[in-house]
Amino acid sequence: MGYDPDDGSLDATARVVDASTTDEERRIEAALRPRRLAEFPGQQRVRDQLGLVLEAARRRQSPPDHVLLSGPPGLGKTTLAMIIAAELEQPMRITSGPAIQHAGDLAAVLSSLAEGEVLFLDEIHRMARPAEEMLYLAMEDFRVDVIVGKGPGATAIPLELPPFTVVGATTRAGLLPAPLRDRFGFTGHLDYYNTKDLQLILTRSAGLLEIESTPDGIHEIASRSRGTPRIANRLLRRVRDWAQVHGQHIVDEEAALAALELFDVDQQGLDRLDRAVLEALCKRFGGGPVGLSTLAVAVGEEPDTVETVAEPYLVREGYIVRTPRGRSASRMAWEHLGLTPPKPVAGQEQLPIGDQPGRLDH
Ligand SMILES: Nc1ncnc2c1ncn2[C@@H]1O[C@H](COP(=O)(O)OP(=O)(O)OP(=O)(O)O)[C@@H](O)[C@H]1O
Repeated sequence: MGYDPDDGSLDATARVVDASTTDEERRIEAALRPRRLAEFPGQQRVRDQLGLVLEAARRRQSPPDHVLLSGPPGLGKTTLAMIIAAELEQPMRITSGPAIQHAGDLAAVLSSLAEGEVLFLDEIHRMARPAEEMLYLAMEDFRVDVIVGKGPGATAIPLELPPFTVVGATTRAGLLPAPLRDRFGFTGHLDYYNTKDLQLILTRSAGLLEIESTPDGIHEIASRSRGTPRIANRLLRRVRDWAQVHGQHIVDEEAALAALELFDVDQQGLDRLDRAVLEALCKRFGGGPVGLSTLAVAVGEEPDTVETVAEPYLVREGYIVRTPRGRSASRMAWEHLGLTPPKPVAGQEQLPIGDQPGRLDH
């Protein structure tokens, strides 16, 4: 799918501001990952807490508590898991919730772990229930019960495991059952980055990719990256493309402005789909509230795409307010489109302000 030249529509998978990723991009990302905690910009609190947990484990010469990392895609959960293994000087085994559909899949991984090894379980909230139960026991007692045989004659043979550390990552911490969540001695919640930290990340990435840049150019990209390093690094590569094609070989403000305009990413990091949603909401539905499926039809997208791709950022930044009666445009949404918000009618609800806590400082 991707970009459709006939109707000009842009499929979600082709958005430069989408925080999900492809195999090809994962290869590029691997080269940009910081390897040590000291090289990891941003997330100061999680970094300090994790630093302490790891240092204490090092001094005790025993594996640390299991670690759960939660937060939206592209903020550095995988990177931090790799850093944990590197700081502990231990190998890391990588698997993911969707890959573990049977308890036997997990038993095979657990029984082959070496002492002290780090087991990274990405998307841990998507693991099958029987495997989850096996994981509780393994995390707590370093033991798995291997079931031999079937039916009434089946027997559980306990298998002792060497101590190891689970690092779980999830974008949906709320979906984890409490017994599993409780097995993690340390939980770090990653939040969106501010522009200053994204500038540090971009400057480092530009150095690694041998891209010449100016502070203005880097600032422009950082401020449109939705608080997400993955998006920042991707926008940097698109601006680099623009600069190369235009023979100027430097990522400066001019290149950033031109490239981001070409890719339809505006000053607030909103792209065409985001703006289409806001325009439909304000111009066609008078600011709402309007139901998700009606809104999706108006912008020619699936409800799921509007809900998972455009809406989270628009809600987080305060452009859209979700109410039990549907989605409403905030004052910010009207102003972003250069429109005058309607005057509140006496006896009716006030227009949502849109200055919600958690807004990024860019
Ligand atoms: N603090 C940071 N400093 C430098 N680069 C970062 C930072 N956080 C993330 N990145 C970069 O962003 C990209 C995405 O990071 P990562 O894969 O760790 O995110 P994630 O949270 O695991 O995403 P997902 O939930 O999609 O798996 C990587 O290239 C990584 O190097």
